[in-house]
Amino acid sequence: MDNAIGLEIIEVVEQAAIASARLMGKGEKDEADRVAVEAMRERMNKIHMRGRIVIGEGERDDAPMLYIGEQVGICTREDAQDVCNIDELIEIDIAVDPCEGTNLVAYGQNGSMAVLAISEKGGLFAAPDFYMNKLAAPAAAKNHVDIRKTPTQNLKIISDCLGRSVEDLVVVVMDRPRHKDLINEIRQAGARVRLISDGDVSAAISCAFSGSNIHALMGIGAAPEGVISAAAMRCLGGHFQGQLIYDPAVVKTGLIGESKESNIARLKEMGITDPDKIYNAEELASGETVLFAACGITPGTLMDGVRFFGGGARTESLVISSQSKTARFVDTIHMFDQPKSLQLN
Ligand SMILES: O=C(COP(=O)(O)O)[C@@H](O)[C@H](O)[C@H](O)[C@H](O)COP(=O)(O)O
Ligand SMILES: [Mn+2]
Ligand SMILES: [Mn+2]
Repeated sequence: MDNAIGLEIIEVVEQAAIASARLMGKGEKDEADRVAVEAMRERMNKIHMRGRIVIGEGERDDAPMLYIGEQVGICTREDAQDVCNIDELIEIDIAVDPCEGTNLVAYGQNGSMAVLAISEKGGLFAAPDFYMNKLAAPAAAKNHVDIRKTPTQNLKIISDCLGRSVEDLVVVVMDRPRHKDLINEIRQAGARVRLISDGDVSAAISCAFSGSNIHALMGIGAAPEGVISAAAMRCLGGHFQGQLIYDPAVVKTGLIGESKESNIARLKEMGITDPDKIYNAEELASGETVLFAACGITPGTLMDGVRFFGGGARTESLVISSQSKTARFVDTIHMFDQPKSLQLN
């Protein structure tokens, strides 16, 4: 994969975050999503790359989307051979969530971000727009915890691996009726629960960073977000497992079709013959090279949100590369016109 992409994708997520942040607190969920999608598409189409969207969230709730199969980048144009070099012409797959946490943006709440992951063709699991049961944990607990074990067992393992008591663990769970028993069990085990209304990508990745005060993510969120989280965790060495949820009776949201049987048939059509397979991070993001980028829209655990000032804005992004083995926090000042002054920090 062309090295320069790593730098360009910072701007892709920054532009999406800035566009969406302008709608922060306006109560306009779809618009906050739409502008992020448009900004992301516009900036991606200025990059010398031959990209294909393999995860373009939006199908689930008719939100605006970068659609699956959409070609992005200068090197997808007809004149690509004339304007792109050999490296740039190599096909790459892209998973995007231009506004992860649209409700959070619309209602001015913490934890939203613009996010994407890139790998070579075939390097990212093209997850259907189903749900996914997820388990994320710090690197120290990688392959010791297991989604097949009970939450109580996994909490004990994390506590042993981190050398802290279960009472000192914080588990993020999405605040949904489907998690009633899970939340009760975590509390019974002695750990503390941080309920979030949206935004489980940020929560999953936070597990890889000590100091985030998040030690696990448990429960059911969306599958596309699971792949994006896995891409970051694969690079960071953190633990991530996911299992597709295809039974509408489990989530009861009406968003994944009429019946379990029709969903199994849909998965089969997509080439997923074992619908109960448990995927780890390396399977969900299996490419030799994986890149991940996120930019905070509203303030979050990992990054601050977009802060506008007279004539500009300041953003915080995280770019992770499996190739260079780096997790880079990027603090950027954007000058829209001539700002009166630029704040040092
Ligand atoms: O909170 C989320 C919403 O994402 P977005 O639509 O891009 O703003 C995600 O982090 C969740 O993983 C997921 O989408 C959610 O759990 C599924 O929605 P729900 O049916 O409300 O649980
Ligand atoms: Mn999302
Ligand atoms: Mn989204």
